[in-house]
Amino acid sequence: MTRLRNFVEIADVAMRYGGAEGTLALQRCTLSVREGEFVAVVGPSGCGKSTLMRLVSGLWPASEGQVWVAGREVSGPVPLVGMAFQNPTLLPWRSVLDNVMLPLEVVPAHRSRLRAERAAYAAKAEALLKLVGLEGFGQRHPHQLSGGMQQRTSLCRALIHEPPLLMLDEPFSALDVFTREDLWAVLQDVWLERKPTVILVTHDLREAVYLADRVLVMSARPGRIIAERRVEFPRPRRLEDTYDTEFNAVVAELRALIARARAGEAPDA
Ligand SMILES: Nc1ncnc2c1ncn2[C@@H]1O[C@H](COP(=O)(O)OP(=O)(O)OP(=O)(O)O)[C@@H](O)[C@H]1O
Repeated sequence: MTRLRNFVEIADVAMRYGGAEGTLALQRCTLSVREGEFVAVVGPSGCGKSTLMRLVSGLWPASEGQVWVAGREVSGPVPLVGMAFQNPTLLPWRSVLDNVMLPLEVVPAHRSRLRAERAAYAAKAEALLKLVGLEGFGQRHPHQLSGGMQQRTSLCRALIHEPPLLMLDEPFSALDVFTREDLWAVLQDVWLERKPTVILVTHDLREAVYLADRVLVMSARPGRIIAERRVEFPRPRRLEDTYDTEFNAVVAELRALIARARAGEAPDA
């Protein structure tokens, strides 16, 4: 069955871990994301944000409800997704370049061309490494990189196959503030250039407002979307914009929504 209205659609989803008596992570969770839209998801700790990401990526099946990506109901790992997480999870025995190229060996459309066009793909990986400030590090191994450099590598790995959907689960949260802000700018550039659909989970409201077209706020667990805030600041956004009064008013609004969600209040209560 196919249906293409939004690029991602989650309809009335529930997710319970560990059987009938287990943890109810999500309940009555509904959201949609348009093709090419950049959406950030924020909410109280443990409200089910990572669970939502797993369902959209097809890494876990929903207990109830439906998840659609690119017009198809998700029933297993979604191949057109690029993912990056808080923990970069690089393969320690592979060079930085070979880590970046890993998705090309996994995604069928690229796998068949990789052998013939390896040099071209390697050049593309090098170009991405340059974009994130890792020029010349392709032959190093992960243990020779700092945490921030590993996270940059993981971002390149998420982008190498030019996935139409990017799922980013707190990819910058373990980084120092300067590296984090550098990578916001890199991510914004990539998004402006290629316009993938992006879902970014973050605890950092400045990050959410700087990067997203729309910020979705989740309730406390069991998580569902309880509010959304459009962010209409012009692009490209600049880091200095994040200190503007208007920008900070949006951040404060989101902070208040999350505080109410943590206290178990609905936003319109
Ligand atoms: N594999 C699992 N098995 C059992 N329970 C799980 C599993 N993964 C998550 N949970 C539970 O589901 C709930 C939601 O977890 P999830 O990681 O999705 O929340 P989160 O919003 O991403 O959390 P955080 O803000 O701390 O990153 C939590 O209560 C968590 O303990």
